Amino acid sequence: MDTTYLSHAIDVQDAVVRYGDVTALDGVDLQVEPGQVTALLGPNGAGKTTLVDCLEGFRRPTSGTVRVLGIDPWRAGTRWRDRIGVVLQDTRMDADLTVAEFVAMTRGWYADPLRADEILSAVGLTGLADRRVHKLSGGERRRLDLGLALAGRPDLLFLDEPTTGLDPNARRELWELLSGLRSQGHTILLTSHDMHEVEALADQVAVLIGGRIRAEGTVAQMREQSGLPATVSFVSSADPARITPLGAERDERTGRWQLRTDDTTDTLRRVTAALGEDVMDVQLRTPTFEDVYLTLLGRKEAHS
Ligand SMILES: Nc1ncnc2c1ncn2[C@@H]1O[C@H](COP(=O)(O)OP(=O)(O)OP(=O)(O)O)[C@@H](O)[C@H]1O
Repeated sequence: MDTTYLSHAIDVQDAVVRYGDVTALDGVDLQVEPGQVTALLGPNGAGKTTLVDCLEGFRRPTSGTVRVLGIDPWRAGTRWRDRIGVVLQDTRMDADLTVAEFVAMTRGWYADPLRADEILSAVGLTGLADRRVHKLSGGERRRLDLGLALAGRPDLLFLDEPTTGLDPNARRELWELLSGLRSQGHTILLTSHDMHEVEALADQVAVLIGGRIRAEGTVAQMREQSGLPATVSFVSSADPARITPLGAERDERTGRWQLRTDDTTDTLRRVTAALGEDVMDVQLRTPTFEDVYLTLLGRKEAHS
């Protein structure tokens, strides 16, 4: 793998993009380390596509600096482009070609591509080399997209919502494939609206809201920073007068008692000490990353 970029694989400083009156990026700072999977999140219209377009060299920022693999993408030449792999959400392919023909055509664009069999086996399509592209399933198509993006041995991969529209099985298969690429040292920047995907794949998360990065860190750090409590719930036939002083509330729909807490061990101890054996079906729910993300969006919108 080429390591001519020494520190950041992606380094964006104070990037601004204006479309007439619309400020799509409003001073973005973002650093991505080599060998990591970074997820770029944000609600619709937050500026993700605009930022990724700048990183891929398709758009020039109004001001600020963008460096990808140490180079300004807007001025970069074909040698730089060969080091970048891009998987768009909806690639247009001439559907009359077979998988093998597509792979051969794509290999032709690069000076030192992977062998065709390496590409097919990397994405689990070896058995489908002779199938016409229009006969592939959605999951197989996405795997082909990924294989084509790998053809030029890229140092950096951009994935736009890689598993949108896939069934749960195909989605998991693609996650496994992407985890494998990460362990081989590929640097990946992905956009996603799927928080399970982000949890499964991302080393780092950057949240873009209103054209600015408003939160960054690992999933664990962001969960910690959110301060969202866990919920302990249980069933009990004890007199409510013994339960409500614990701070528990009854969910009228399920009949379960619920307690929000930062310290689940202490809460469970207090509940069992107060109610003895009259505590059944205890369940513990920790906040999901989706809860964390939605809370973050709510807070930022409330303050913007
Ligand atoms: N070519 C353009 N001309 C004018 N405004 C634009 C243009 N492209 C994007 N915008 C605006 O810039 C803002 C950011 O758009 P962008 O497509 O980058 O967001 P996004 O985060 O990718 O959204 P989504 O998740 O919906 O794809 C939006 O307000 C959008 O309407």
